[in-house]
Amino acid sequence: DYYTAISELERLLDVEAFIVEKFDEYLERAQQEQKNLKRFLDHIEEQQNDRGDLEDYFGNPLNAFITIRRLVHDWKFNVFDPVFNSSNFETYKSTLGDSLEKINIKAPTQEDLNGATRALLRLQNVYQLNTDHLASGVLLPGEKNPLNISLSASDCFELGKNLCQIKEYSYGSEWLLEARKKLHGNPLGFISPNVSDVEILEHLSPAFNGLGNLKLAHKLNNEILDKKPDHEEAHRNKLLYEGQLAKERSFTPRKQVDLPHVAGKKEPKESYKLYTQVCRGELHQTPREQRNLRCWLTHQGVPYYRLAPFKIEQLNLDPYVAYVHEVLWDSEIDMIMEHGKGNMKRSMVGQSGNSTTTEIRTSQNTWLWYDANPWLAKIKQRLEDVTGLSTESAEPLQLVNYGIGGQYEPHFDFMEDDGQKVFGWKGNRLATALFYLNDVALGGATAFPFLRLAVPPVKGSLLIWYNLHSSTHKDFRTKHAGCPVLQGSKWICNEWFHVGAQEFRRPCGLVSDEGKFLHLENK
Ligand SMILES: O=C(O)CCC(=O)C(=O)O
Ligand SMILES: [Fe+2]
Repeated sequence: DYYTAISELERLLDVEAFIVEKFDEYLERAQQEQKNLKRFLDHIEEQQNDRGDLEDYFGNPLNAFITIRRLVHDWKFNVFDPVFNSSNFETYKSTLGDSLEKINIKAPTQEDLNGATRALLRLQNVYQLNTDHLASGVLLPGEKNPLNISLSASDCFELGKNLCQIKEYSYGSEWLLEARKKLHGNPLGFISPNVSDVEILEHLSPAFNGLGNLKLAHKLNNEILDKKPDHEEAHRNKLLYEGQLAKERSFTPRKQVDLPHVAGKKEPKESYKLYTQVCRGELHQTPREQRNLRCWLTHQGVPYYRLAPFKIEQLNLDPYVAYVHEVLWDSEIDMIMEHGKGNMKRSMVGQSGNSTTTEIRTSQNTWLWYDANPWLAKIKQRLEDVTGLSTESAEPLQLVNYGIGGQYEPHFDFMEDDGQKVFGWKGNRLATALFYLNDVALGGATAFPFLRLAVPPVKGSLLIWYNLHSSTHKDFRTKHAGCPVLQGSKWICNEWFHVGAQEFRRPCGLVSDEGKFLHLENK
């Protein structure tokens, strides 16, 4: 997929640049060919004009020869061959075809376009973005549009149409209205395929019907008929709308219509609502709650770190969540990305065997095994030093890149079955260590909805938390998520420490925490 990782889109741009280059070459070649042709024709024309009296002209035997030769050779060489069996031009075309074929890239599909539509919808929903701001390329009000992107009428139309197809009539109609605005402001859309007012109305009218605004749907449907009196579907809809309107007039009071995004859709979980609020920054810890949080430098008893101590910033005490700043060198980040970039695959959710791709997690990832990548040894040692945990039972490093509006909805990192099935003696995921490999321009925080905590990515920093209580029972307060990326790309690296092999590093507590915070399990 192209919409689930920014790295994929980058590849697409590289390919596009290559295609532009190839066709530029082709065009240059074609233009050269045309120039030659034109030069020849002009030359002939000139000669014909200069010929004067024909008898005089052919009286000179040289002219006769020149004319005949011209007709035998020059026309063939300069015009007929290049145009009709233009061998070099054809060869050129076929080498162009070959080199395009060699790129062997899958073109983005309608599914990619739908994925990108859903991503924009998610961003609008989570960050409450205005359609008209977005349509003019502004992500957040007050923020200048740095890239000067602006969507065309066809872009807005495509979004609106796709949204209506998935019954998101509310945002869908807004995008279709934007398309109309743009169309009327600039009727001659260039380059992108044009869209007509009637096409927009064909989707806008049913969208308003879907929203329960029958009168407006009827009015817009009539506009279609004004423009295209023989529009069959509009005639059918006209009958339908008029029938419904007549029925409504006879039944008063009118029935309350449910908005489609409320009707027919599951009420989101409480943690999802909290997640969006935390991502927006509406929900956060109070200063009173934060007053016991500390920052400090520590060497964790490792002599080397007396010189270059770890920089700890506590973010939550119970359950424990903390940043460790400046733990990765830029060169290490580059190495990780270099090794992983070529192998990214769409991220899955669920346990191996029945895992699938879903909109819950829109990213791509790959795994970096320590055995296969000895250069990772230093990072592995650092992870042990900073956490005090053993990596004997740890998973390989997981490199993740989020795509357009990429997110990971609230989830637990631990397995339902205590990890026995997949991880055997290693047991469940005790702690998560998450490296941020870049800064994200807007959005992309790691959110803990029950802790009212949003942790923004900081390049080179590590985020650590315990998923299990000290008795190794699940701590349901650790539900967490990756907020949608609003602007920029987001690269992270996950390390999961397991329960096994920590007997002497983090001995279990003696009291069972089994029932603690059980009420959060399914929230
Ligand atoms: O992207 C994030 O910030 C969170 C990622 C995460 O929770 C995971 O990969 O399990
Ligand atoms: Fe997670």
